[in-house]
Amino acid sequence: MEVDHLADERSKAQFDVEEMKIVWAGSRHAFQVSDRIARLVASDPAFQKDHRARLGRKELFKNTLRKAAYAWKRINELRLTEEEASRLRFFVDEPAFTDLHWGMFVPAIKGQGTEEQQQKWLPLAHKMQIIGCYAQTELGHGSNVQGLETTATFDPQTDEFIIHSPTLTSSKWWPGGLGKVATHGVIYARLLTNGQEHGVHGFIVQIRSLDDHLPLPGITVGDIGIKFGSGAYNTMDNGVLRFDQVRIPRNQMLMRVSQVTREGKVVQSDVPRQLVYGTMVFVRKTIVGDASNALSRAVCIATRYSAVRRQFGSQKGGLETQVIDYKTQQNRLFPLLASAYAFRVVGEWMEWLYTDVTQRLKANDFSTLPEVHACTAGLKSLTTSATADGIEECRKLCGGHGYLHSSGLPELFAVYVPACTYEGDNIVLLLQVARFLMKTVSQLGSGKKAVGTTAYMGRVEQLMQCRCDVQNAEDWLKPSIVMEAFEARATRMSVACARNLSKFGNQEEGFLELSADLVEVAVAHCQLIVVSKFIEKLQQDIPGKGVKNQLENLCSVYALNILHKHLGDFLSTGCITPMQASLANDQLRSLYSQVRPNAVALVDAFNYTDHFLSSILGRYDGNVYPKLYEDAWKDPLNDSIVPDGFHEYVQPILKQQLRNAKL
Ligand SMILES: CCCCCCCCCCCCCCCCCC(=O)SCCNC(=O)CCNC(=O)[C@H](O)C(C)(C)COP(=O)(O)OP(=O)(O)OC[C@H]1O[C@@H](n2cnc3c(N)ncnc32)[C@H](O)[C@@H]1OP(=O)(O)O
Ligand SMILES: Cc1cc2nc3c(=O)[nH]c(=O)nc-3n(C[C@H](O)[C@H](O)[C@H](O)COP(=O)(O)OP(=O)(O)OC[C@H]3O[C@@H](n4cnc5c(N)ncnc54)[C@H](O)[C@@H]3O)c2cc1C
Repeated sequence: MEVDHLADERSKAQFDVEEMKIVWAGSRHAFQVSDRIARLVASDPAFQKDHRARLGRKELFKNTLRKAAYAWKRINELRLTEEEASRLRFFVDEPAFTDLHWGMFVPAIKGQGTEEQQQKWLPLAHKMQIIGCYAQTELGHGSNVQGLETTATFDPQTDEFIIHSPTLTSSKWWPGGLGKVATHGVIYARLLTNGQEHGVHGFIVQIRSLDDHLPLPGITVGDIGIKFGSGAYNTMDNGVLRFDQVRIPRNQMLMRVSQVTREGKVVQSDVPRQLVYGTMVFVRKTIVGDASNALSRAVCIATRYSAVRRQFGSQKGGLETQVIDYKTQQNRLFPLLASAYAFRVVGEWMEWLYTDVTQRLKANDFSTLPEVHACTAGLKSLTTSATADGIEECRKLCGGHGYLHSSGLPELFAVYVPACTYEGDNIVLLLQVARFLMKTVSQLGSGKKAVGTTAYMGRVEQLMQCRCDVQNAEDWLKPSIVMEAFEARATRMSVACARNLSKFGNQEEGFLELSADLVEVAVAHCQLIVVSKFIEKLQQDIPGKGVKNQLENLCSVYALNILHKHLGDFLSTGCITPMQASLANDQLRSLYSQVRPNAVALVDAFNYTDHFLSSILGRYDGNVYPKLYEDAWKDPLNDSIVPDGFHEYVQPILKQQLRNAKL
């Protein structure tokens, strides 16, 4: 019979775990779909993944192709809905060309193609009769999209565009799926017609033959090589691509934003030019939701293991202390647990925000686009940085065993960490947020209303002067007090930066000089968004015994931990006093004690299967030591007692030493 080594921990929970699972999933329906698909994947040996790190690149990649093909077969056989298919790909848990096909190629056509173009290309893509990638970044430019060098020159004689890579640095470099699989790509290039330049646009370009998969004439394409970490993201074929005067029909330029006529005239439609960047907004909001997946996974492993692991403190031969009971362990682990929940909530809100902006765009209302861009860019940056750091912290929280591949943490880190770079370098994105904030501050006096997530700045006068009302530690549990402190901090930092900026004759020069401060302003604003969305969520009716109470605790842990980590901001702007800061710390400690008995149940609520977690330390049953011991013997090095190479390389040294000793 299987023993649950964490049963005692689970029995301590003060809330209804099944109801929390529904909160985590977003709805009862979402929970049921996720649960069913997770089990389906976990029970199918074709989706086994624990041998990945032992495969060479070629074998690893072929294995990914096999899994992706098998997943596609199951999706069709079982007639899975779009939602179910996307959950299946998620639980298969292996980066693949399909991520870019479904996650960027299809959305780029949907967002930037005309109705006619969508009707032509989307059915082919949906049936995977073509496989697409998103080829924007080049060897020389990634962040600076306007600096891309690939050209698309209109030839009025043949009614075609000529796609060309004029320099080495114009080679497309990084696009996932491009290296070995994609047949098509949305390629970003500078549009040139009648000798004039019209900025960067997207073009659908066929890369490989649909018959023999060979590159089409004029195209050089391949994989860019091994990336960070063994296994990990190397299942993805990030690619390099060069064009030598490749011709495509005029109607393959994505023409929702601008059209090129038969005569080569560029006509702007009434949608803003920024929509060319629309796919990035879509993916950034998806990445925010995904941060909570990755962080919760690491936290689940670290929490369960911290409850299993014991060190020191044995009294009279009794059990040693569970490491989760050390306050230092709690102080590092519980804010990450709280962040996982916070990012879940903000990810959910982001889905709403994206649906809202999509509907508005359809109705030609572009008013919220700048704010949505700032939110997606800022929260992508905040959540991915915190998650990447959080996964590494979880590895350390698991001590030495966390460094073993079988802990699940090294691979998770290696796969996750590029999220801080792809879809926009996190610093570059925070600077976009800062620009938006500086613009908002500069317009405050002009009567233009601050809206959405910047609405608080409308109360600038009050927020510049308010004094924090905290008199005892429990006051820090009041949402209004926390909100005011965060709003005052973000406002005061924004206003101070705007004042400093105004001292520069040249705004751009000032922006460059003050960019480190501006990044901090953007972080303060984004942290406020997360805190405020968590607090808003708690104003809803949340059913289930004790569920709301747990979420309230986590929300307070999230906010007070940020306050502690960024105390310099809060104190230097005079938002709180040193005494109030110390009371916040007292409250945080007391919250840790309240989270402690619920910790294992709070990670059980993520409902992860052992297959998905892929971690001996995070096993549901906590049976860590026998499984670690068993796993060690499976390593290929242990296939033979004396390793290959010993007789060749080590024995001669030993023999030499022996001879020397005898001499
Ligand atoms: C993919 C799979 C998903 C599946 C789901 C699973 C989830 C997990 C994901 C796992 C797999 C992920 C695979 C990896 C995918 C990575 C793909 C990539 O990296 S692809 C490559 C990603 N590459 C990058 O991310 C590159 C990053 N760089 C950039 O985005 C831009 O070059 C820039 C924004 C930094 C500057 O732009 P620039 O034009 O030079 O500069 P200005 O500052 O002058 O801005 C002008 C005006 O435009 C405005 N505006 C700007 N952006 C937007 C927007 N998006 N919208 C609206 N507006 C926007 C801006 O506010 C301003 O407005 P205003 O003030 O005039 O009113
Ligand atoms: C795993 C992975 C997958 C990817 N997939 C794709 C894909 O499918 N399609 C695609 O088109 N691209 C893809 N990319 C490319 C990715 O989008 C870019 O790498 C990313 O946008 C960063 O751009 P960069 O490489 O030019 O960084 P750089 O801009 O060169 O960054 C280097 C450093 O310069 C700093 N910096 C740059 N500009 C500024 C500034 N204005 N102010 C201050 N600091 C600055 C950055 O903060 C960073 O520290 C992928 C990248 C990775 C790692």
